[in-house]
Amino acid sequence: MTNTLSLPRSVEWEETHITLLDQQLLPGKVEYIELKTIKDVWDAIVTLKVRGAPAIGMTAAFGLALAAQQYETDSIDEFNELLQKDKDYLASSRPTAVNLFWALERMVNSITNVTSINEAKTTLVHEAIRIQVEDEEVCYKIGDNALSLFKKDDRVMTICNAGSIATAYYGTALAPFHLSRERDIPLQVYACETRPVLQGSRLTAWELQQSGVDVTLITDNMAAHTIKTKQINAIIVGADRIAANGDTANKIGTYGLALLAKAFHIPFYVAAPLSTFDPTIASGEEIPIEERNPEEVTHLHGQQIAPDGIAVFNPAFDVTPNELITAIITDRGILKGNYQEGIQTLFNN
Ligand SMILES: CSC[C@H]1O[C@H](OP(=O)(O)O)[C@H](O)[C@@H]1O
Repeated sequence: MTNTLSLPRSVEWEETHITLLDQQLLPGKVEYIELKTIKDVWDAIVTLKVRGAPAIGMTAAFGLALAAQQYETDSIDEFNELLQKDKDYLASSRPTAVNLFWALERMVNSITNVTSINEAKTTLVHEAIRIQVEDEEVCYKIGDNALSLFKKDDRVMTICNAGSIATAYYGTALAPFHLSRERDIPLQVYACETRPVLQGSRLTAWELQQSGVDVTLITDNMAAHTIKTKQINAIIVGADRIAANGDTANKIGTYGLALLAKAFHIPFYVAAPLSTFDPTIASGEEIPIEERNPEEVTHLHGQQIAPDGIAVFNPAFDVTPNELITAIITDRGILKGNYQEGIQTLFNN
C-alpha cells in the first residue's frame, strides 16, 4: 500500500496528549488542538470537533488510553473499575456510530490478561494505535473494492463526509475518489452540502479539493435535479451502524438519496469497515438515532435563520432499509443480495 497522497489526518497520539484536527473550523482554518484530559476528548466528540464513525472510535480509544496513564493505583481490580467508568463516560458522547462502542470494548478487552499496572497502561496505548493503523489499511481496501465499481469519467454523488478525516486515512465512501487520482481513473464527484452541520460543503468539498478530485458542491435539495440533468451514474455513502440484515444508519438525508437512486435506477452503495457493523441488532429499527441541538437548524455560524421559539426536529441520522442498497462495500469484499447471510459469513470467518 504505497501512500502517495497527502491527506489530512484527524487524530494523532502524542504520549502526553492527543493532537486533533478541529473539524468545526474547516474549511476556513486548518487548526490542530491538544486534548489533554478525557473531558477534552468527550467534548471534542460531542461538539463534532472530531466526527465520522471510525474517527470517533479511534479518538475515544486514545482518550481511554490517555486517561488510564493517570490512574494512581496498584490494584488491577481498581484499575479496571476506573477504566470501566471512563469507558462508560466516553460511550455517553454520541449514540449512533457503533464504532465508538466497538473501539471502547476492544480497549477494555485488550488488558484482560495483563499482570501489572504498567503493562496495562502500555497495552492500552498500543491497542489504540493498532486500531488506528488497522483502520487505515481497511480504508485502503474499501477504496480499492469501491473503485472496481466505477469506470473512467463516472459521475458519482455522495453526502456528508465519509472521508480521510472521518477515519484513520483515505476514508470509506471517499476512498475510491482519492485512489482514483493515483490510478488515473478520473471521476466527477457531486457532494451534497449536508445540512444542518454542512459536512459536505465544509469537509468533503475541501478534502477532495486537497487531493485534486473533480468535485462539485450542491445543496441537498438539488439532488434529484442533479441526478437527472448531470446523469449521475451512482451514489456512494458511508455508514454509522449497519444491522445484521444490512439496514444502514448514516447521515440524515441518506435515506432520501437511496429513494432517489431507486427512482432513477442507479446503484446506491454503502462503504464501511467491519467495525461499523452491529450484528447484535436484527434490523435498523433498533439503531438509536441521535437528535442534536435545535440551534444547529435555527442558526448558521451564529446567525439566526429561523424565528424565536420555532419547534425543531434535528435527527442527525436516518436508516436506509437494506432493500434500497445495491451493495455494501467492505474491506473484505462487496456484499450484494442477501445481506443477512453475507454479514453472517463475514463475522463467522
Ligand atoms: C466514515 S464516516 C461515517 C459517517 O459519520 C458521519 O456522521 P457525523 O459527521 O455526524 O459523525 C456521516 O454519517 C458519515 O457518513
